Formats: sequence, structure tokens, C-alpha cells
Amino acid sequence: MKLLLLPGDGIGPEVLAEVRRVIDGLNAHHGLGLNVENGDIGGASLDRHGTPLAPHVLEMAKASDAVLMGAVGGPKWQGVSYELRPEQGLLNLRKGLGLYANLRPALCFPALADASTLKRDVIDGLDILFVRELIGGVYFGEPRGIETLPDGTKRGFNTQSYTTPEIERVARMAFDLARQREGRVCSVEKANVMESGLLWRETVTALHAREYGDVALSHMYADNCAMQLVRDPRQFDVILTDNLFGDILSDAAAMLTGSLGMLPSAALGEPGLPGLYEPIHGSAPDIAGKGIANPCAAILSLAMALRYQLGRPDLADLTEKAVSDVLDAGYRTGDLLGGEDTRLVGTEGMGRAITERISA
Ligand SMILES: NC(=O)c1ccc[n+]([C@@H]2O[C@H](COP(=O)([O-])OP(=O)(O)OC[C@H]3O[C@@H](n4cnc5c(N)ncnc54)[C@H](O)[C@@H]3O)[C@@H](O)[C@H]2O)c1
Ligand SMILES: CC(C)[C@H](C(=O)O)[C@@H](O)C(=O)O
Ligand SMILES: [Mg+2]
Repeated sequence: MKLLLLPGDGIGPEVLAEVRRVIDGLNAHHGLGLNVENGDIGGASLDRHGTPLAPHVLEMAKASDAVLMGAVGGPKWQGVSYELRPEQGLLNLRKGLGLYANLRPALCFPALADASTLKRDVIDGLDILFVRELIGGVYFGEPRGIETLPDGTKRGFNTQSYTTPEIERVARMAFDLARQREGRVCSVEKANVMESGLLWRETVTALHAREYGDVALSHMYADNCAMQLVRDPRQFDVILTDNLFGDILSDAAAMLTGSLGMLPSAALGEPGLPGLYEPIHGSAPDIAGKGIANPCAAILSLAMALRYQLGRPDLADLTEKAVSDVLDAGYRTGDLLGGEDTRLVGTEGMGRAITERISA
């Protein structure tokens, strides 16, 4: 099995160094046999290859069993032309691998129930799975651009667009995953103001009626969903939504779990093609280089790769349990609110503690 690591920018290389440590532990003590390669993406790739995703790196990704990315972007590249910005490298990778479904689980680890800004009794036991459409919608719709109007002012425009097959394939993923959970899907859009949202609702409803009668389906407008996530997040099992709403709502959900530094993700496409696993957080320029970033989201992303693609769900369980145990033992990076008997550690301290439990 081959895993391509794309550390990227800012805290990306820092958290992936800890993923590497965990892989070494799993290889040495649990016969994982995972071969690791490294590649460039984002600003790091722009600096070395003049493009945020070089064609040879996309080819390396396609030839791997799975890809694990750190993060892209940062102030250093703010002035570069729009097509060359680091974030475009990530979008090209998602598109290039056909990764239409982004699974973002928001789980509240028991030890972190008091690290959330919400009260413990609102988030205790929280377990939501976001299924975010990832290669369509306003992120990729045409036409797009900035044009100069006759009066000299400018107009920036993007296009929100979804086709029936694009909606059906990601909805199918959400329904299938719901069958392995509590069997409830809440589909989120703004059918009240957007035609693409209306088609989304009609398509999900029709697919449900045709094939998924055993799954409970509800619909919610995205603005209400943002409010409900804060009011009563445990009402949700699977949230199915589009690219932009999924991006925003999953960041909001991250704070329910204690920190953005805790949320992993898996981007999946057609069976047999490699998936892309990445923490949902960014390159965190404000803390990059300080050795204090939380590596848990990246390590939990490795666990998702072990479960969904590398054929080792047992080692996914082991890795997730190691993270949970380390939190129970009181280890905290700076982004996690302390509590009694907690021990503040840096990125490496957290990675070492998790690896020690895996290797024990
Ligand atoms: N998948 C990605 O690569 C990705 C995702 C989001 C943002 N970005 C990019 O990252 C750059 C910075 O964006 P931003 O500041 O809006 O979002 P961010 O996620 O990088 O940071 C938001 C806040 O969360 C904190 N944070 C994030 N991850 C953390 C971790 N693992 N441990 C501790 N604290 C953590 C940061 O310090 C910051 O205060 C931008 O260029 C943006 O485009 C990339
Ligand atoms: C960096 C950016 C392209 C990306 C997105 O908007 O999808 C990020 O915010 C994410 O959540 O993965
Ligand atoms: Mg985001």
C-alpha cells in the first residue's frame, strides 16, 4: 500500500510530521506495511515548481492508494495571481481525483466536552457526519470572474450550479453512510432562494423515495441549520449539503467538538480511486512555526484513510482509541481548553504520546 503525503504550508508540515511518527509506529508494531512518499502542494509547490499543483504530483496521487494532505495557503502568497494561489492547488487535486463526497465527522471526545464553548449537556456524546459535495457548486461553476463595467466600476461573479447526477451521487453516499449509523439524513440547502437549492431538494427527495425508504430524510435551510447546530447539535445524524454550505457549517461544528484542530476529513470519489484525507483546518499562519499546533485532526485523518481505503479498520480503531486515551490522560495542545489535571504539550508532545499508546 502506498500513501502520498502532501505537507503543504504553515502548520501542514508540522502536523504531518506527527502523522509520519504514527505511521512508523503502526508499521513497526502492527505490520501495516505502508510505504510513504512525499510531494508538494500549495505555496510550497508554487515556490518550487511555479504552480500550486504540478502535473507530476497529480500523477503521483493517482498512482497512490490514498493521499494525506496537511494544509495550504498563507500570507506569503497573498499577492500571487488568482489562478496560482495555494488554495487552487487543493481544488485542482480534489477535481483531478474526482472526489465528489467529503466526509467530515464531528465527534465530541468525552475528555473534551468541557473544551467546547458550548455547555457540556448540549454537546456530550455529539456524533455528526457531514457529507459535503466537493467538486461542484459555486466553487467550480462557470462563468466566473471580475469584469470592468462601462462606468469604470467592477463586477465580481461566480456561478452556483448543480446537475441531477452531481446531486444524486453525493446523496447516495449520504444515504448509504446513514444506513451504517442512526439512519437519518438531513439535507441542507436554500431551496427558498436558489434554483440550485430547489433542484437539490427535489433530487434528494426523489432518490429517497425510489431507493432509500428505510432512511429517515428531513430538509433544512442552511441558515436555520447554522442556528440548530449551536442550539441542539445532537438532533443531527448525517448532514448532506453542498460545497459552500458544507465548508461553513463544518467549521462551525468543529467548535462544538472543542477545536478546529480536532476535525479530520475524507474526500472520496469512484471506488478504486485514491481518496484525499485532510484535517479540515487551514495552515494557521498565526501559530505556524511555533510547534504548538494540534496534530489530532491530521492523525484522525490517517485513521479515516486506514478505515476507508487502506483495508485496516482495526488500526483505524486503534489510532482513534489512542487519541481518545491521550486526551483522557489529560494531554492538551494550546487550542484545547484545559481543565483539572491537564498537561499542556506541543505538536510533537501530542504526536509522541499518541504514538506511544499505539506502540504499547
Ligand atoms: N484545507 C486547507 O488547506 C485549508 C482549510 C482552511 C483554510 N485554509 C487556508 O489557510 C490559511 C489560513 O486560514 P484561516 O486562518 O482562515 O483558517 P485556519 O483554519 O488556518 O485557522 C483558523 C484558526 O484556528 C486555529 N487553528 C487551526 N488549526 C489549528 C490546529 N491544528 N491547532 C491549533 N489551532 C489551530 C488557527 O491558529 C486560527 O486561529 C488561508 O490561506 C486559508 O485559505 C486552508
Ligand atoms: C482552502 C479551501 C479551498 C478549503 C475549502 O474551502 O474547501 C478549506 O476551507 C476546507 O475546508 O477544506
Ligand atoms: Mg474550510
